[in-house]
Amino acid sequence: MMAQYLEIKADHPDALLFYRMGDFYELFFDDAAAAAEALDIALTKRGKHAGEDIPMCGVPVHAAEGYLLTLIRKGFRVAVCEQLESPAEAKKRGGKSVVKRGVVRLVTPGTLIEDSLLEARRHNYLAALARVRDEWALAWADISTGAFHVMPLGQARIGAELARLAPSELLVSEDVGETLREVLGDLGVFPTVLGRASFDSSGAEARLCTLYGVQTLAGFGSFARCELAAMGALVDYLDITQKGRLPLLRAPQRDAVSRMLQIDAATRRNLELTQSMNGGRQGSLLSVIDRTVTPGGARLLERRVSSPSRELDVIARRLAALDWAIESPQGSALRDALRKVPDLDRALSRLGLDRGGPRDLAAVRNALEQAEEIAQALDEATLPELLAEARAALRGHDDLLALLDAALVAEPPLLARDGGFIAPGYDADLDEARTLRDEGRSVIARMQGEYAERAGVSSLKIKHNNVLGYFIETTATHAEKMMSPPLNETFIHRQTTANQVRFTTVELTELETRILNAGNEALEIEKRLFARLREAILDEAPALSETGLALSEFDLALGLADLSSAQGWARPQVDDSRAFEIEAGRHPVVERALQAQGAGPFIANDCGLNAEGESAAVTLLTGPNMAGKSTYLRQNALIALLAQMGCYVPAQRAHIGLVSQIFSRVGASDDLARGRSTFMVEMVETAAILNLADDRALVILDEIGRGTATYDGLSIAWATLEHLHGVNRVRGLFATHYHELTVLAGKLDGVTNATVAVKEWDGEVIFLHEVREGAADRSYGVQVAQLAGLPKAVIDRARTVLDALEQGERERAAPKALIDDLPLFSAAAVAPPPQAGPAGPSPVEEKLSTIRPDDMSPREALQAIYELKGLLDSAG
Ligand SMILES: Nc1ncnc2c1ncn2[C@@H]1O[C@H](COP(=O)(O)OP(=O)(O)OP(=O)(O)O)[C@@H](O)[C@H]1O
Repeated sequence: MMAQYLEIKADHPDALLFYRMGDFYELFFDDAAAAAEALDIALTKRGKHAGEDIPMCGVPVHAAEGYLLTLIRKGFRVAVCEQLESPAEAKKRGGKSVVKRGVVRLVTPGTLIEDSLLEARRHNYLAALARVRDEWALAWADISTGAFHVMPLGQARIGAELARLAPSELLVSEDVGETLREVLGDLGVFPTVLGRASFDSSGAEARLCTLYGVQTLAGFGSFARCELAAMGALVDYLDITQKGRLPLLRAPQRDAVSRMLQIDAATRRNLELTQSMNGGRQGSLLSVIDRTVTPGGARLLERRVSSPSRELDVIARRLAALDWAIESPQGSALRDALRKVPDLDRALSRLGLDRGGPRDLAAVRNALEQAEEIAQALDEATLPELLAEARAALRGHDDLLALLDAALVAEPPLLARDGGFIAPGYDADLDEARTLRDEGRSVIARMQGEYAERAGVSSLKIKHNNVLGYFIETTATHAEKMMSPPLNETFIHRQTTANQVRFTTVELTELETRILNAGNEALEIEKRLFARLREAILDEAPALSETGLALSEFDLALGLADLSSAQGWARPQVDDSRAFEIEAGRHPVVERALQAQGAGPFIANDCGLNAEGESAAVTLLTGPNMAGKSTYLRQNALIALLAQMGCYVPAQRAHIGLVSQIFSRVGASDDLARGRSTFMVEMVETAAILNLADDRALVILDEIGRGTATYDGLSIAWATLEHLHGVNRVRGLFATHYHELTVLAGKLDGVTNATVAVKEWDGEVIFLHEVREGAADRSYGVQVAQLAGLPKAVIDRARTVLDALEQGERERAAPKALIDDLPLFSAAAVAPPPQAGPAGPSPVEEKLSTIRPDDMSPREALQAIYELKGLLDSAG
């Protein structure tokens, strides 16, 4: 057996080998050590190899999926090696023959299809990146849903596209892995490296033709060599991992960079589109806008959020669908029907790979039932184009639905091999076999009564186990009687255990054979019927995928409609202009957080970045720390993005001229893991914007230049702003604490100043979160530090230093002189704070403290207000 193990293992050096032995998958040697640690299970040993103990660990087959999931999440690949014959068959070949085994599947992160291993509401992409000469292409597929795409792209776009798709596995050839080492490292992607042959473009064409059963790919469009290479490598890898069973993939769809709103990796992270900064879904844009009720709808939304459109007609089609969903009185009934829709795509993919069960058949039936119900409900409705097409795709499966309806029970069991999923009355042979089997069982019950009477042992039972089959059992006290005449003529002794004696009879043995045969016959018939139903479904697989997508379209439109109505969002006007005009815009995630905390309302703010002709439009935003600058910047980027994914927006009104790219950068965040300093990261990202932004880009820069000395930072921010204005000619928002920059508003056309208002009272700041025209004159950093709880001595000293610095600046003194002028630290620490609070309570406060609102009538309250006002006036 070890020889067999080692031979199989040699073919899979980079995967853990799950070696099937009876009811367990066993792992040996280094695999065992690695798995035991990763799974936190016991490491034992079994036998010896080359004089050494063999380390071993194992997981039970019935619980294997959970362990697989843990291993895959921890970055392992697993080769599943099954027994290909029964021990009895092996024995026939000779006493010492080892059961034949072989790897039936390689489990890798990108090739999962089990519901328990996947997140229902997210895609699981396997991607392949190929280069032929200097042309690049990326292909990606989700084998759990059948989606298959390809896209030619320039090398510079690779990082951004991988960030958009976030594939769970990326295939590259060795040289590509080398070239892109840094880009992939930045994204945290550890590629799977395949041999050059996998990426061979001529072999690829043949592989794709086999996959789709066609002679030529011409029917799917014409593909460049690099696109073929990427798709071919992907299909080759599926062939290797699925051991020759290829999944159902839809015809490859070609995507083009130019059709999508471009968002690079840093911007995605920064805007927290599908993941928040801490890596989870919670707190992301996706999490607050997702009101879909089906897994397919949720995945469609994820795709839309990741890839907003750049085509006006696509955006208009989606907005029209949403308009209808908002107006439709049928919305909630339709959503109720959708709630019952199972995951059609994933059921189809499991059936395609022959790893499905009766529940997948039922999923197809249930989905089709709901699709029919929805189509009927909408028969009379006048739908916008997108949904009218979707409605048409809901129909056309009458025969299949009738077949599944007649064939399946309402709630089938998980595994086909257990039987019991075909409905009675569907197949006459099956019904007959089942009757025989079930009758046998009731005959046994009757027989038990008769035998008990005949033996005079009322506790006599007929039982069943896997070793003896059916047997008669009495307690040991009756042994003698049972084994003596006349009873021993009927009851044949089989076994004596500590407390029981077991018997059989000729009649029981005969009956058992009949029951067994009938039961096996029933199972065999069900298996055959399963295969037939599966075929019937797979024959219609492409149309069924379309139905799945149509259901998702309805789900998405209705989910977004629900969100827009509940949150008071508005329909954006998106056109070909270079306008950017938002009235009363809000940040959807921050607003939701404030609602959840029961904190005050979110203050809505306008934004006007209307670029005239060819010019730029940039707003310079100054204001205190914590005032809401970052929130304002991001909310405007998110509004543009939501509008272009075809969604309503959190604003009263929005007019957006098509945006081609969104760039969003926040000042310095550490990235020591990548071996770059804080400031270096910031500059690399700024360089990307200055090099790539075109005149339709929306650029959001939050405190650029913060990570270096004041004057260096200011100079870089200054020059960056001028370049974005004069050369890139973007629409942009620029938040900064360098108040010196605000003079640019007077000098450059299209540059304006705005500030976030605060109120200063009694040495403290009150945040109003209102964006107004004009520039802030200070940052209130010291006050914010005080709010954060810095020790009083430090705050007081900081105020003294700040005053001196500001005065020094006014008088243009050298810093050295300033330092000399400052009082010594110890002296300052005890000095009274420069802005002392009022001495004791004011008359107004004294009066207020005596008032008890609960005890007052409205009239008394009004009177009290007059008195308070009077006190204020007399003090004033
Ligand atoms: N429009 C608003 N309405 C209500 N609360 C807001 C608003 N904008 C921001 N806030 C609140 O203020 C907090 C700080 O906002 P934000 O981080 O945007 O400030 P900032 O000006 O960028 O600060 P810093 O300069 O220190 O980075 C947010 O977490 C949020 O709770």
